[in-house]
Amino acid sequence: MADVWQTAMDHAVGAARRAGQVVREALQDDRKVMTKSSSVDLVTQTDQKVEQLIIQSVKEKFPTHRFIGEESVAAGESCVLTDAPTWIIDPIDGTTNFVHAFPFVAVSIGFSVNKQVEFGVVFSCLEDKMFTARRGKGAFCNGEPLQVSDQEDIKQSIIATEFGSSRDPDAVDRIFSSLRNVLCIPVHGVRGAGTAAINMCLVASGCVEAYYEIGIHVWDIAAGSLIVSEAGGVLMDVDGGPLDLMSRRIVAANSRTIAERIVREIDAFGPPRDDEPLRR
Ligand SMILES: O=P(O)(O)O[C@H]1[C@H](O)[C@@H](O)[C@H](O)[C@@H](O)[C@@H]1O
Ligand SMILES: [Mg+2]
Ligand SMILES: [Mg+2]
Repeated sequence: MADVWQTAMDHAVGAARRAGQVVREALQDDRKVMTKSSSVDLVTQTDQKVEQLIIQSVKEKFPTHRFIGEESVAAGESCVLTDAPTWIIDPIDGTTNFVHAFPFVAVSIGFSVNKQVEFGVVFSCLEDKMFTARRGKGAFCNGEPLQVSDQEDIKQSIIATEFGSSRDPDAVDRIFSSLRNVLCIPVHGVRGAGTAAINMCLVASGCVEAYYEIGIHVWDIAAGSLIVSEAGGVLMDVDGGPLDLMSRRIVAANSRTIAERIVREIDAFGPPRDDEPLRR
């Protein structure tokens, strides 16, 4: 049976690769840095340019489709996930890395229909790694199949997480409390690439056993969530419930055992949801 979304996925891969070229070229220039929700929540003209390039290219081929783009939402667009075919775009995941030329920067494009992610594309621009997944058809890196780690013992595991962009003392206290709890399980190590999307691709690649974070947005995780699940991984909320793409909370792991063990250590809190009307 023909895959109705394959053409869209092929377009997403091409758009991500072209966007990655823009990112790499921009690394050679001075990057004008602006801020959003806090003095450490960075954005550049390249983030905005790349998002518009992707959106315009999609609109030409799929004029009825909808968009949730990180920088469009920052500029006032709504952030509501409907049943309509929707492109969920993070033009640069790892903007802080991009500003500092720290070499983990991704373009993340998720695509949902009926609120279910149908494909995910994460292009790690500086590694030249194209991670892709189509629902029910596996996950790949540059065309090679991906499989999560088979490690079932968390004490033999590496866990990825990020400190995020909030510097609210209460939120930071809870982030560090969770980090301490996880580290002292004990685990072999804690790592962070500086980008949710690449952290999730590391889970899908079997390089780390799990990634968790509170404070991310739907555009950070939509593509990566399918790449993890199609690589055999498990997704859930930090309270052990089902993953809610708009909740700003995620655990992505190689197995339910590891995911649930991490949930036990997380000092969970709930930032304002992505689709909360008064979120701006
Ligand atoms: O780089 P962006 O797209 O802003 O996303 C990152 C976010 O800014 C950080 O706060 C999170 O910790 C990362 O996981 C996101 O990738
Ligand atoms: Mg991001
Ligand atoms: Mg971004």
